Amino acid sequence: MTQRLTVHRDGEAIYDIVMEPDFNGLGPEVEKLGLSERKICLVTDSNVAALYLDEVATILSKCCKTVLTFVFPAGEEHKNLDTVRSLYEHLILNHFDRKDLMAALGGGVVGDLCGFAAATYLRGVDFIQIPTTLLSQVDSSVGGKTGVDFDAYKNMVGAFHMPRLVYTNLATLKTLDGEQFSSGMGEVIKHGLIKNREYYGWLKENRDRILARDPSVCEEMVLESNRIKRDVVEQDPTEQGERALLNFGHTLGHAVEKLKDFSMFHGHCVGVGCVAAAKISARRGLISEEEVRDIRDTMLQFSIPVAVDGLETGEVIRATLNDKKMDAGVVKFVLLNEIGKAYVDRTVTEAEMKAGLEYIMETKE
Ligand SMILES: NC(=O)c1ccc[n+]([C@@H]2O[C@H](COP(=O)([O-])OP(=O)(O)OC[C@H]3O[C@@H](n4cnc5c(N)ncnc54)[C@H](O)[C@@H]3O)[C@@H](O)[C@H]2O)c1
Ligand SMILES: O=C(O)C(=O)C[C@@H](O)[C@H](O)[C@H](O)COP(=O)(O)O
Ligand SMILES: [Zn+2]
Repeated sequence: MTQRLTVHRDGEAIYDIVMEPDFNGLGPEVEKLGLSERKICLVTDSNVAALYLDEVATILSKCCKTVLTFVFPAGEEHKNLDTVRSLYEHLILNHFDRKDLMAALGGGVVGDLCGFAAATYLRGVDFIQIPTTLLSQVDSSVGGKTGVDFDAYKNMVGAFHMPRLVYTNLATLKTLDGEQFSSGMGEVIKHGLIKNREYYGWLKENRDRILARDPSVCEEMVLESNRIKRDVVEQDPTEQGERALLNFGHTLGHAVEKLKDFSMFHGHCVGVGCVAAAKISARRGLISEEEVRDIRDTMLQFSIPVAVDGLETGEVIRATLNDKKMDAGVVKFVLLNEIGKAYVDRTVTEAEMKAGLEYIMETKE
């Protein structure tokens, strides 16, 4: 069954998130937007190209004037300005103009990179998101945060640029390996923890069917996560306040991701970051130690690592203090008032960060 959510800005509908069981509805959605007369550049990575590029290019060639493709090597290490530069060159060589359309076919790396190129090429061209990982379907394709890493600084260069459409083919989840699926679950659990306690409970109750990738349960999960993210980004599209809640688990998580040279998947770093932030929340008496253990166990139930080895607390704190999470000299942290309610806190001390980090560095699976 088709599921559809609309994202608004200042009360005006700006794009739809469409969830389908295949790619067949993509052509009609592009036509409906009046984008089909354009040249389209399909951007993807080497893994996704082998799986889905031909099918998607064939579908789009039936409704778009010309379909160009740009394939870059898969992996976070290619989410950088070198790849963006190659993409700009490709667009220029192919006389891509301001009325043309870009499409990100792939996970969050493709979405962030293609979105950033679309935001900046010729001062901005339209783009659509066709997310194929769980992480990109539940989180990164929605909300228009685009960008790339710079000299090992995570997402250091970027822009807010809203897609014209998010088209999610839920069947692509079938080809994801287990680790990538569990990485996506890190962001899904984050959504429950920051905004919806019932959803968090539902995830625990439906664990077996989620892990079996039961199509109807996955559809319900992607839909609910999209609702949560949609509601946040509608309220605060450019992260002036509320949107920062989506950064729960990211303050320490991004530092771990960077110090591990991006060898740990983003959603797994978010998972350990959520456990550390929960521990800090418990030290302040906001949630109970039992709830921290429950969050940790839930991560484990979904094969998300809850312990990090090979790092020292001091270097993670230093990396955090050097990150863009700093705001006027203070670190912007997200804590839990309770499960399902998060808030931004600017008073987290180095001692508290150390305690949170010790919990994820000492406890073993
Ligand atoms: N913009 C945002 O709001 C936002 C939100 C969350 C994360 N992110 C970013 O997203 C990135 C992580 O995204 P990701 O986890 O999707 O990683 P990814 O894009 O690297 O994809 C993970 C791997 O899965 C492969 N893959 C993609 N789809 C597949 C499929 N259907 N079947 C088999 N393999 C497939 C990819 O080739 C890659 O090797 C990070 O860079 C993170 O910073 C951005
Ligand atoms: O959409 C957002 O806003 C988020 O923070 C979602 C995060 O899951 C995502 O990883 C985002 O890219 C982090 O943004 P950053 O500004 O902290 O780099
Ligand atoms: Zn994230």
